[in-house]
Amino acid sequence: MALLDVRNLRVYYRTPVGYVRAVDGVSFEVGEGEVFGVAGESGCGKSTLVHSLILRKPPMEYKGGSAIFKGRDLMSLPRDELRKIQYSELSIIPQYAMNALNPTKRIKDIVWDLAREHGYADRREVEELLRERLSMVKLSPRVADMYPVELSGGMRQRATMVVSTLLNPDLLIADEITSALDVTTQRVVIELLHHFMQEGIVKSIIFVTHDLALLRQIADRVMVMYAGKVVEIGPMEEVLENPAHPYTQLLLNSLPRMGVHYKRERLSGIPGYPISLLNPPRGCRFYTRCPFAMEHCPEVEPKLVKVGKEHYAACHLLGGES
Ligand SMILES: Nc1ncnc2c1ncn2[C@@H]1O[C@H](COP(=O)(O)OP(=O)(O)OP(=O)(O)O)[C@@H](O)[C@H]1O
Repeated sequence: MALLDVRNLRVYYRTPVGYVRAVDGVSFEVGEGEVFGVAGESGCGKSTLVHSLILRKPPMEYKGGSAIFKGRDLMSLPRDELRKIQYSELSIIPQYAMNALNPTKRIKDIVWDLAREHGYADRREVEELLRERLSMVKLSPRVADMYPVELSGGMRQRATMVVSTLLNPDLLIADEITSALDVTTQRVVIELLHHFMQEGIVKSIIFVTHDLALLRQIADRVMVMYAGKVVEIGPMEEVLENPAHPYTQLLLNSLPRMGVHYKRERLSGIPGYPISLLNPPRGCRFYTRCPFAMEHCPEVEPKLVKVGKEHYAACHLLGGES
């Protein structure tokens, strides 16, 4: 059984001019021991998707579907139940991890507040665990006594990773945690996440990024989103080697390659802009930018069809059974 089973999830934002359909009928599963990648351009709904699993607050509104995590639907759990499982079963390293820690508290106080809220009673034991984990991420145990502002950006990032994983959550969500980092630090972060899995600190990871090249280094499977919908999902290597959806193909073509001189050979980006999620078309949401768009694309929604082993894509060009 999957650790997380999301079915037809719809999460919108209420605005004065209507609903922004940020996540609009998204389905996927995350298995135990799996690193599941969520990829797509800025604004496609990645952050909304993962944040809706943890905490929904206005203007974000749950509109339908389910997210079954360890047998419970996260969409119908009361807020205090959600709080209880946060950090201990389901945890997120937020997008701006460097600034996520309360600046007025020492790391050990932040951690103690959190542990106490989850029923831990022995402060010494918790602090010992904290120091152990700090060493694991190559930070001095003295960091426990410091305030977040005393740490460099990279150190704060690792401290946040320690805080998010201290209570051994089954599922860890990493939301664009590498985008503000240089390449070397990105690699360190990826290695740490691997290490957390190897050590059994976390069972599974959802890794959200716009960077497919980076995702290749960590993910087992990938889900590509466009304008609030899933356009392609499958094993990481298979999707990279045989991208089936025109959007995935263009996304891959827009990645810079080693050995190419871009003064001479132009980098092929994706033409046009994503559609407004306030009033999306009935059919395919990519049709305005798709080089292969056909007459019925704006009207008829393409279903996900099987294009390979555990590999699915949603495009009318692919035909087949849904
Ligand atoms: N508070 C909000 N109110 C209204 N619309 C919002 C709000 N937050 C996000 N959106 C819209 O929801 C859509 C999805 O945004 P989201 O942040 O989930 O995308 P993303 O893929 O994570 O992008 P990024 O990588 O830039 O964070 C976008 O159109 C965005 O403008």
